[in-house]
Formats: sequence, structure tokens, C-alpha cells
Amino acid sequence: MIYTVTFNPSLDYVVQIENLTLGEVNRTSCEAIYPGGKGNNVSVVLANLGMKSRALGFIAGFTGDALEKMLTDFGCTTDFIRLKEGMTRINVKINASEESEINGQGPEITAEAIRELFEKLEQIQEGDILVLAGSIPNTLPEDIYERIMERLAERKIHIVVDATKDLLLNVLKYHPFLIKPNNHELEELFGVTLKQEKDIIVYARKLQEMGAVNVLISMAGDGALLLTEDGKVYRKMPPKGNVVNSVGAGDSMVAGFLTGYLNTNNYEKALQLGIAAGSASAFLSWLAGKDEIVKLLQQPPEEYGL
Ligand SMILES: Nc1ncnc2c1ncn2[C@@H]1O[C@H](COP(=O)(O)OP(=O)(O)OP(=O)(O)O)[C@@H](O)[C@H]1O
Ligand SMILES: O=P(O)(O)OC[C@@]1(O)O[C@H](CO)[C@@H](O)[C@@H]1O
Repeated sequence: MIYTVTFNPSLDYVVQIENLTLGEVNRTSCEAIYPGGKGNNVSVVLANLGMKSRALGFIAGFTGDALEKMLTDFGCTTDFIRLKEGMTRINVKINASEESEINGQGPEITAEAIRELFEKLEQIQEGDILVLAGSIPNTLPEDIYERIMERLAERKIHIVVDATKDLLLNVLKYHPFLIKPNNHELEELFGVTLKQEKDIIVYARKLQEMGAVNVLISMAGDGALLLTEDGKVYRKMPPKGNVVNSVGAGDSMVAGFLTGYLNTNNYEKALQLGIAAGSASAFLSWLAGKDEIVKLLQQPPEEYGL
């Protein structure tokens, strides 16, 4: 079973605005609300690709109720912990000439709720996959992902971490199966500017030396680089297309990668399916379905176990 954990889920309010002017009343040309949060997005794209997962995390208030219902409607199995105070955040995604995002802080997660999460994590068994994705509310300690991994360290679980800064660096010693920073996050982790591919590889390799098993560096329109446990480096460019909304492209890539890996046990195919899923989502107003992803694959879907 694949488990995703989203500490700070959201409803994503995605608006299209022709000309965004700060300090003025701006009117949308279209708008929609989607279930959001990185782990949840991974669960949605996994479901679209025919993979079962269980979405864990914390929800609160009427926005939390709406989020849970939407995810269920999209075919996901959820097992959220309901917080008694506050409400699940609404993140605003503005698609104008550029993409801008306003992400909320999210509700406070109590110590009791964290204990409940740890109880739920007890069901994870050898061979399962656990995806820890997204930011944590600033009321939580920065070592929360680390504490989860420490607790599960003995269990031979494949853990995927999609997070930034210390939240990511702190888990490396527990040997996550996969981490997926984008190239800007990689620069931020080491306080460097990386212009050339060979330099990106040098710093991605440092993350492996620090403990990550496989490192996937996504680079938006420039595709991705994958450094695998057996010392190989794979480089793939994305297919061409018009970007409509790239929010969730990275999460789609994680879902595609996991699907490809589980179906074929082949890292190159996992990367190809990851890129196709990421790009298919970037070319749509929301997360891609199977048909849209399959259209962007270079080989027939059967090659990827689809
Ligand atoms: N402009 C684009 N053109 C083509 N493919 C894209 C584009 N943007 C994203 N993608 C696809 O999605 C993958 C992940 O994108 P990106 O590097 O933006 O992830 P991310 O920064 O984690 O995204 P997000 O945080 O918005 O989910 C890329 O490797 C690529 O395959
Ligand atoms: O604030 P975080 O947790 O870093 O990111 C949250 C978020 O921007 O990530 C997803 C896209 O990756 C969106 O669905 C969601 O709004």
C-alpha cells in the first residue's frame, strides 16, 4: 500500500486573470476550487493511474470537510485526523502573465493529533511506501518528518520526502528512498547558484552522500535529472506543450515515478512516467488523468505497466 501524509492540506482556489494589477480590483476570467496539498495531489494522480493509496493528514473546519469529500469523489481513500479548532487553509493560485501563489498558514496541530498520526502510521508494513510531502504549519517543530522516519527506521519502508530546507536535510540520515527537490530548492539547500547541469549533478550527489537513496531533481520546463542508488544519472527533457497551470506538476511527477517504479522496477521508465505525469499536469488547469499522461509517453503504456 502507498500512504501519503499531508500535514497542511488545502483547498486550492485557482483563478485566471488576464491582467493582474496590484492595488486594484481584479476580476477573474475563470475560477475553480480543487483539493490540494502535496501528498493529496500525489494520491489523486496515483488514483488516476490506477494505483491505490491512503491519504493521511490533518483537516479542520468546513474547508476540511469539503477537501475530504472532493478527494473521495476523485477516487482517493482518505484517513484524515480531524482537528477540533481552526480550518483547513485555502491557497490562492493566480494564473496571469506569470503564476503567483498565496499559501495560507493552516490550523494548529495539537500534540494529541500528532499522537493520533503516529498511531495510524503503525499500520504501515514492510514493502509499503510512505510519501511525506509539503510544508508543515509553523506551530510544529521542524524535526517532525525526522521523528516519523526515526520511528519507522527498522521497518523496511520506502519513504519518499518532498520538502524543502531543514525539513528535508534532517531526514537524509534515515535514507529516504526518494527525495524530489526542484533545482531552485537544491540551490537553496546549499546556498549556491547552479547554472550548469554538471553542477546540479554535483550537488544532487551530495544529497546522496548525505543519505538519500535516489535523488530526483525536477527542473520545470527543463525536465529532470535522476541520480539512482546504483550510481547512474538519467537526464530527460519534457515533452513540448502549453503551460496552463504548473501547480502540482512536481506532485504528479512523484506519483508517475512511483507508478513506473512499482510497475516496472526500472528507474529509467519511472523517470519517463514521472516526466509525462508532471508535464501533463502542467499543460492542464489541474492534475492530469491517465489518458493525458499516456499521450505524452514515448513508448506504449504497457511498457510502463499501465
Ligand atoms: N513548463 C513546463 N513544461 C513542460 N513540463 C513541465 C513544465 N513545468 C513542469 N513540467 C513537468 O513537471 C515536472 C515537475 O515540475 P517542477 O520542476 O516545476 O516541479 P515542482 O517545482 O515540484 O512543482 P510544484 O511545486 O509546482 O508542484 C518537470 O520535471 C516537468 O516534467
Ligand atoms: O505550502 P506547501 O505545503 O509547501 O504547498 C502547498 C501547495 O502549494 O502545494 C501543492 C502543489 O504542489 C498545492 O496543491 C498546495 O496549495
